[in-house]
Amino acid sequence: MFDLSSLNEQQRCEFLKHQLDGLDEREIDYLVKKTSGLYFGEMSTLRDLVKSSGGSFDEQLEKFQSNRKFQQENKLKIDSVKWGDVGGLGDIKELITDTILLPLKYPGLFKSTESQLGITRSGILLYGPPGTGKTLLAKAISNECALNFLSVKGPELLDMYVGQTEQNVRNLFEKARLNSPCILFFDELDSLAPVRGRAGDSGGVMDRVVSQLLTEIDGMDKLNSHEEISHIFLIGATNRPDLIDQSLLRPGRFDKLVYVPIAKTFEERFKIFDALTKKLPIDALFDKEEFIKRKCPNNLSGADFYAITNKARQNAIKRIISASEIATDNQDEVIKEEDFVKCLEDFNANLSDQELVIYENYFNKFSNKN
Ligand SMILES: Nc1ncnc2c1ncn2[C@@H]1O[C@H](COP(=O)(O)OP(=O)(O)OP(=O)(O)O)[C@@H](O)[C@H]1O
Repeated sequence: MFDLSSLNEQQRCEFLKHQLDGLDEREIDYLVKKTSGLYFGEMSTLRDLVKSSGGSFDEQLEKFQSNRKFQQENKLKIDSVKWGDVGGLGDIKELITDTILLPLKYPGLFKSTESQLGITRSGILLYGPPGTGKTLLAKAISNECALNFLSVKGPELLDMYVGQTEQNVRNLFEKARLNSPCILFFDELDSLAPVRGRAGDSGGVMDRVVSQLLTEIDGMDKLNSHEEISHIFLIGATNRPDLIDQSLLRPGRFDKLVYVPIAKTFEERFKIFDALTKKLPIDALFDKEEFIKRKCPNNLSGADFYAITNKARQNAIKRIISASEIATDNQDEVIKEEDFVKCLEDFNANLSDQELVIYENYFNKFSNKN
């Protein structure tokens, strides 16, 4: 009866009349208008939700549509990063998984405020030099644990209108509650939550934002507007943890501080390079280990390896085109060692050796303090 395109007005009317009991004409009219653009499958999902979890069709529809909008607005969700795409960082992956999975498995034992057992639910603050995979880790954990992923970059929430930034923070947490279980990822947390009293903005906007954030984080366990318990997991990322208002690092907030360093050993560098290249068509003669050991400098970050890999692909394409090597069976369309080596000719790592030492000293001091 229905095809796979979205249902027209009459089809939606038929559906509502026949698939749901107890709706009068006025309600049907109203719902027909509100369901514009929905597919048969989506209408069926809504019907099943009403039947299984109660509530009215209208309530379930509102939730469904906010979920749909959320998925569209937060595109990070659709790039499905897996643990295998994150090279190295084994200890960190384990720690993050435990921090997120245990409260999901044993929700009663974890609360954002201290429970009787003294266990508090933790938020994670990933800190370290740029390009070391902090964002990548957060995306991967949301996929691995099948959680929604809501990401905000510090300045995105800021608004010039009085009170609007605080409202944006409130909306963000309500959105997270509605899409629970969910990871709420704050990139560049330092720019959203700087130490209070120092921001230098005349109206004290940043101070109010920090206060609003604290209120929302402490109230994370409250029910959402559909009276459901929510599971929100906080992950923040920053290059400057010292600039973040310290109250945000207290128990139940971003209290698990995790340093994400630049790879120090050959093995770690190899794992990153391998994760980035394993799905690419690479010449079987290319020896990745030799390339990392003999050709690559030791100060490369994951983002540097990503840039090298991308450049090598471009080099391969140029080489193939200029040599008119485009073979119909595309046997020769592979990235060769020379394509990688060529990238390094004029490649500058994101951080020089000196900058790396400065970063390391600074992070060591920060880690010792905490
Ligand atoms: N450990 C890694 N394994 C595989 N790829 C990595 C790794 N680290 C970084 N990358 C690559 O570098 C890109 C940038 O990394 P990402 O954005 O996660 O770094 P970041 O630490 O969040 O940086 P910033 O502090 O500048 O925001 C990733 O999209 C990925 O392609």
